[in-house]
Amino acid sequence: MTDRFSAMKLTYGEECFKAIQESKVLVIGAGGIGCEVLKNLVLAGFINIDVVDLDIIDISNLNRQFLFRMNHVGQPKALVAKDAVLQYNPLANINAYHGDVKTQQFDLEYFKKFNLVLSALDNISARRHVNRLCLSAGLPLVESGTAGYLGQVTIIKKGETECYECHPLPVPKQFPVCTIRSNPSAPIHCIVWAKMLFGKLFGGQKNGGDDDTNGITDMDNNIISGSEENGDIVRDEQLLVEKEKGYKRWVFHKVFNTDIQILAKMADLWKEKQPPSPLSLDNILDQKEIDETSKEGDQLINQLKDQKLWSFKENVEVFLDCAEKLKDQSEKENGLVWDKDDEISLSFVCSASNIRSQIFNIPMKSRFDVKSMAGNIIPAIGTTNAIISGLVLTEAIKIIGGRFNECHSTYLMKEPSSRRLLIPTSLEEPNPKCFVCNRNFITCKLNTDKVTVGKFVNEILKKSLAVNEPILTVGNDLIYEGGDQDLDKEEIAQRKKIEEKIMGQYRLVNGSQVIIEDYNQDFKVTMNIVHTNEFDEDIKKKKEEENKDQNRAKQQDEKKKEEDEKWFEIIGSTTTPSNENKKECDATNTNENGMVDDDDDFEILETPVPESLVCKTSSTASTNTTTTTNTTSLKRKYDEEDSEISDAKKQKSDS
Ligand SMILES: Nc1ncnc2c1ncn2[C@@H]1O[C@H](COP(=O)(O)OP(=O)(O)OP(=O)(O)O)[C@@H](O)[C@H]1O
Ligand SMILES: [Zn+2]
Repeated sequence: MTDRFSAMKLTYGEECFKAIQESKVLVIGAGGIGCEVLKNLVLAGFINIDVVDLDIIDISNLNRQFLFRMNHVGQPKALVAKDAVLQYNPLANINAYHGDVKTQQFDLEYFKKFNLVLSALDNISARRHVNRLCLSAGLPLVESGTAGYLGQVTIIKKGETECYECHPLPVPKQFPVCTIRSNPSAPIHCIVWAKMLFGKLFGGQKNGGDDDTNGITDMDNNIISGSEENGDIVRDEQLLVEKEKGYKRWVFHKVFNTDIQILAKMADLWKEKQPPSPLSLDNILDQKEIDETSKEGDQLINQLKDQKLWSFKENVEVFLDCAEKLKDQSEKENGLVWDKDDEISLSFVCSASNIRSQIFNIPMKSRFDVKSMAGNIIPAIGTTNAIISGLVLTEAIKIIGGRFNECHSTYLMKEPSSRRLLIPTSLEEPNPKCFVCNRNFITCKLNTDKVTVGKFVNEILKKSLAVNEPILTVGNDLIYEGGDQDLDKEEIAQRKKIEEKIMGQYRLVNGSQVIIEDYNQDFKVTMNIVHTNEFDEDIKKKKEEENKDQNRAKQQDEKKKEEDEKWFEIIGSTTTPSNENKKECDATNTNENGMVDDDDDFEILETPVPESLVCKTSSTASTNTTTTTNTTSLKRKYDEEDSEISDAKKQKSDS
């Protein structure tokens, strides 16, 4: 007798089908790939499925995340996806969770319930977390991702294959900080600057809650040049006048007048081009056209079609309106995260970048252009997701059917190579030097007389090593506890005090061996601390050189710049060796909050991903940026006859 799964049984055999029905599968991410994967699993006969996704459905998801409809916009992806796939097989037992896989709810015990994990994520940080949990639980993990026409599926299994962190992860495409802050020459530089401004003004606690990065505090300062010591302070009294008139005028004056005055004073920058001219808001508002277009911001935003280039005055008007609205929203929500799909946030970045472009004689851009450049959108292609998800299912069935030795990584190319679009490669062995899957020792070189415990924890352990809730032990003493879960107020206050201490004054001295653990990730690594002054020397030298020929006004930027210098090095980490990517002193990328962040998946590419290259990618990259770095030869072991393919490069990239 035939049933709906008879084809499956015929193809894979009764035994394999039984294993499929008995297996428990965890799908992480219900976006572009996740929707396809869920549908494939249910149609193939998988019954026991958990799905986790932290997001709600956005209108922009509907073109490819086909389980979702217009009436689902605003609802949690995981829950809607569950209901949708139940229609394919109402007998399936699906648990859907609207949550972040990095939280304690999805701990090692939770992972251990499954036979297989399928990751359909879109960011490195969550992927690293899932990688660690799967290694700890001994669970096979199918990693997948797409970027435009490119895609990849690979399998990770403890002790048998390389893990997600065995090799260096993408280093984001960066722009020199000085170009962004002082000397933009292309629209993209102004867009990156505008995103940074968004983060500074409205990021609040979501910017890390660090007062140092709070642009509003900075803005209280009306000194535009000089120093107290030298007694040559120049003040911009107008800034205080504007402050009296309200927030939006104050912000406008600070970023488009005071700051521009500072830049204009840097003679060296303007030897070969026209210096920027500070803007006067009153002059702009007095212009006739403003009266003609004096509509409320909301109306204006709605009426102007995305593709229309706003006039300069329209940009100013939109900027003022959005600044006010975003400030209110930020206060209510304790900080905002920049979201290209949020009308007001996008309009703010678009208008701010256009105003800056005008100041520096750079062409302005439409909101449509800004949206794609701010996210360097590689359109997500439903077909790519479908192909990759099909491969995810194929690999899943091999694993569940006990044919792990037949698994391989597969790359989807844009152009056929020897009439093939799909390039299978055999799985790589684990990297013996990997600090994650081989628990190799690592060494951290930094100035222990200068760096605080807080900076060490936040920048090195959390950002660079992706340890979410670090617990530090030296000898037998627990010296720092990262997570907030079990701590009371007093303990949290105590921790804050510890974070303010200099490392060297708190057991983290030259020669200390510190054990770093994250119970949630079941992660453990031993780190040797090595004190060095070498990075300070580098920084000092650079400063001396710069000071020789640059105006003193530029010194105001020094503190910020110092943060971008290389100040530590990790030896032995396979993924994030140091903040070395900032070696050229002045490179930056911004996160979705607009803040500088080097462990982030949201980067801006000046040029698109070379299409001839195969990607080790993230999940769908429709709206986010994709970056490419770190190309390593893709050794084609599976099929040796094609020399073209063996030259192909694989890239780890994320969107
Ligand atoms: N830490 C996490 N925990 C749970 N789900 C996550 C986590 N990080 C990302 N995701 C989910 O992974 C999915 C990735 O899918 P996809 O790349 O299609 O993203 P998207 O946000 O739907 O689309 P786009 O970014 O193109 O607008 C998203 O639905 C996202 O919510
Ligand atoms: Zn590894």
